Amino acid sequence: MYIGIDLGTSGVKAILLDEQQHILGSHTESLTVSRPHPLWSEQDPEHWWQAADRAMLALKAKQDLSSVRALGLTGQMHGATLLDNKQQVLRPAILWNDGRSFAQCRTLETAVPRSRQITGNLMMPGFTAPKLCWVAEHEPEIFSRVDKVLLPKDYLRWRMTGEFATDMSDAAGTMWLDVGRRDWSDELLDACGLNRGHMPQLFEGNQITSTLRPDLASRWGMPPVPVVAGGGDNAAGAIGVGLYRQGQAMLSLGTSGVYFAVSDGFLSNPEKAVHSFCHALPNTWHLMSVMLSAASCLDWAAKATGLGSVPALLDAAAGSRADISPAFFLPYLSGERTPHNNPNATGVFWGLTHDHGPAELARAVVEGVSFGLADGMDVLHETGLRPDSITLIGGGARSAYWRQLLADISGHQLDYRTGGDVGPALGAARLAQLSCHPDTPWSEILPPLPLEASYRPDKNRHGAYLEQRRTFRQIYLQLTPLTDV
Ligand SMILES: Nc1ncnc2c1ncn2[C@@H]1O[C@H](COP(=O)(O)OP(=O)(O)O)[C@@H](O)[C@H]1O
Ligand SMILES: O=C(CO)[C@@H](O)[C@H](O)COP(=O)(O)O
Repeated sequence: MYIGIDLGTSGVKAILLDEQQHILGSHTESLTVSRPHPLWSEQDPEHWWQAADRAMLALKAKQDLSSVRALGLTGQMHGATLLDNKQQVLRPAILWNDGRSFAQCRTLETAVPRSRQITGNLMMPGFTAPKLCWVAEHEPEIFSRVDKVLLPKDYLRWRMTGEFATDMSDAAGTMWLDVGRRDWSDELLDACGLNRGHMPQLFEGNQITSTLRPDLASRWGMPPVPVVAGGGDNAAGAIGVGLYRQGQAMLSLGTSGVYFAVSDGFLSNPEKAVHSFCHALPNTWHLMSVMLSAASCLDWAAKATGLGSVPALLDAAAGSRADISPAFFLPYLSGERTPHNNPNATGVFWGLTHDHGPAELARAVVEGVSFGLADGMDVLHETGLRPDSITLIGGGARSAYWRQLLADISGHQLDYRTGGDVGPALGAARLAQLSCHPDTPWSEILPPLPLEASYRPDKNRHGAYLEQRRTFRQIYLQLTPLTDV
């Protein structure tokens, strides 16, 4: 059996997988995000650890874990977790959706003019390197004590094993990795006042980094098993649904919205804020477009409209009036990465009349998030990478109405697979299983999940939505001068 642990933004999930890949048990412990200032987003790493420990104890209470052979880790990407030389956490971790370091991004790109070639990416505030530059500028006393910089899941690894290690897919999201060469970039580290000594050791996602501490192994009722490198949550989510070959893609409808496409070489489109990262297996890469607030806009709107829950909001949207002019919603509740790279972008309702009630607002929100996702898909395709299949994953994909709407708006066929909502924890467990079977072909351990339904775009609705998407983009462009950037 194999364990996968996913340190998500909203909670830590632990799953138990058997050799035939049946999910025997799973448990999630919730986490909250602290937003002490506008644009800031932080969590206390100690809360991650306590939630992971509680999730493992809950799993042990439900299942016999004595036959576990390996454990894989995944989690929210880009978070800056700073330790001093006594391995004490120096400040709350600065998360992936924190927008405070926009100025430092510009400074870093000026200091390292080759940064886009080295990393394949535009420097964006969610990434780790500009956050360290912000700490150096605003909290110099803390910066002077930084001994190790860890990504969220690798902080859990350190607590579990005492080793400092990471995997290539998560390391790529720091902006200190030479993504084509799969090695740290001394040039980028130096520009941030850091060196390789501050970094964890690099591994491929299916490699073993270390062994579970014996005291934890007995606390969790399992042998002191190998801990596998794993991957950033999107790369692990892709491994979970069986995506590791060029041509395969997925659209993930979680807190963030991610369009992820596998490539067998290093490609990039930094100007449009497309992310170019290593995948979680050797010699594979991926591109992704990241929308900072996707399904989380639905949670917000369910409360704001009084409709109550996300399923109720989606039902209302499906039944909204079609005989009136549509209302528009810009879904930038926490700024945006792809395609705008604008931490100051905000949510907007536009085009309201007396005809619009909660159901029409609900529809505007679901359509607005879908327009944003379709924009992200288009700019990723500008790299020339054209996937031949796209799988829907994440909590939002539970809605059949939203699945069809996304097909109509994007103009692409979208596949829904059984088990796709398990998410990155499944990929982490599959990477753990791969580490125990080094001679088995990847295709045997990473089959695509069974297809449940395919959603084809309706030609007429797609045409009408193309028109509306032009208006959606115009609203953003016209309003941008009113924001700070
Ligand atoms: N029945 C449902 N239909 C559509 N969306 C849903 C449903 N239930 C939950 N969601 C959405 O799923 C999101 C959570 O998805 P998940 O993939 O678990 O997110 P994350 O891992 O990013 O925290 C919530 O923000 C919520 O809007
Ligand atoms: O920043 C990114 C990817 O670049 C996010 O995808 C985070 O990795 C976390 O997302 P959730 O899984 O919590 O939505």
